Amino acid sequence: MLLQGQRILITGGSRGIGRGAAIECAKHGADIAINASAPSDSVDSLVKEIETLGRKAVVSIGDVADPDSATAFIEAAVKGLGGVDHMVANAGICPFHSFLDMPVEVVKRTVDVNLMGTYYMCQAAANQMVRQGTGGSLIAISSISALVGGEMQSHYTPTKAGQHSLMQSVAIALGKYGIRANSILPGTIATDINKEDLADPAKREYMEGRIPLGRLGKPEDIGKVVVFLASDLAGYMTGAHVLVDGGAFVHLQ
Ligand SMILES: NC(=O)C1=CN([C@@H]2O[C@H](COP(=O)(O)OP(=O)(O)OC[C@H]3O[C@@H](n4cnc5c(N)ncnc54)[C@H](OP(=O)(O)O)[C@@H]3O)[C@@H](O)[C@H]2O)C=CC1
Ligand SMILES: C[C@H](O)[C@@H]1OC(=O)[C@H](O)[C@@H]1O
Repeated sequence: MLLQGQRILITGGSRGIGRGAAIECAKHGADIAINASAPSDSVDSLVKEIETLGRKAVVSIGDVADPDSATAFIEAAVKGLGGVDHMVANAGICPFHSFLDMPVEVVKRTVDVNLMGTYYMCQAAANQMVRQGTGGSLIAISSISALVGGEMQSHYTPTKAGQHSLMQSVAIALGKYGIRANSILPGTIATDINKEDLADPAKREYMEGRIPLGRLGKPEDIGKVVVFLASDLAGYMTGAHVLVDGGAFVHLQ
């Protein structure tokens, strides 16, 4: 048990990587607060799964692009769990689109959800941690896309680089409070975000062929690294990024 009694907040926890992180953290003894954009059966089943593991679960519904959702999420966690020890800024979107005809509203929405959502959530969580005076950590789910481009992702990859940069700056700002800030850079993880893109067998085969470990990632592959970064095992890590991609990044030829 690496996270016994820790209170971990996860945005976009209903599905995919956020859900995987919630379950891995609960398995390690953490109580979990989940932000989701809307109520759903998926959120309800996650709450049951966390409670079956013997941990508390709190849900806060809100759009991460709205700064008020961050305040509401912290209030819900303080009320339901008694405080905040870690924030996992995970909620994100990637509406694949070509560059030359990218609609302005798609760019703005992607930046608002992925980057601004991370900013508001981490700022609100850090203020609560400072009030508590007990330290803590921030973990941004950035991406391998912080380091490389994507033809249909000109609006998305800058948000992932931005999250990574944000963690570097807040690591400096928050070190004096004992608050660490790190980012995880997942490679290709099979979730709803890329279901349609990877439905093309040729694309899927190409992506799998680029991964030395021979398979796409699973949400729990990232959840386990969230556990590590939140735990005391990573107590001297801040401003760092951890690439979790099965080796895809280094596989040039
Ligand atoms: N899958 C991959 O290959 C990779 C993913 N990532 C990053 O991981 C993160 C999670 O993605 P993944 O699990 O794959 O995708 P999913 O589409 O499976 O899940 C996305 C999650 O984000 C939530 N979400 C989206 N928009 C909002 C919003 N405005 N407010 C609150 N919640 C929101 C969704 O909630 P709801 O169900 O309520 O809509 C959902 O829980 C993203 O930041 C993504 O960029 C990074 C690298 C690779
Ligand atoms: C959604 C994509 O499949 C996925 O998102 C990322 O951040 C990865 O780099 C992949 O492109």
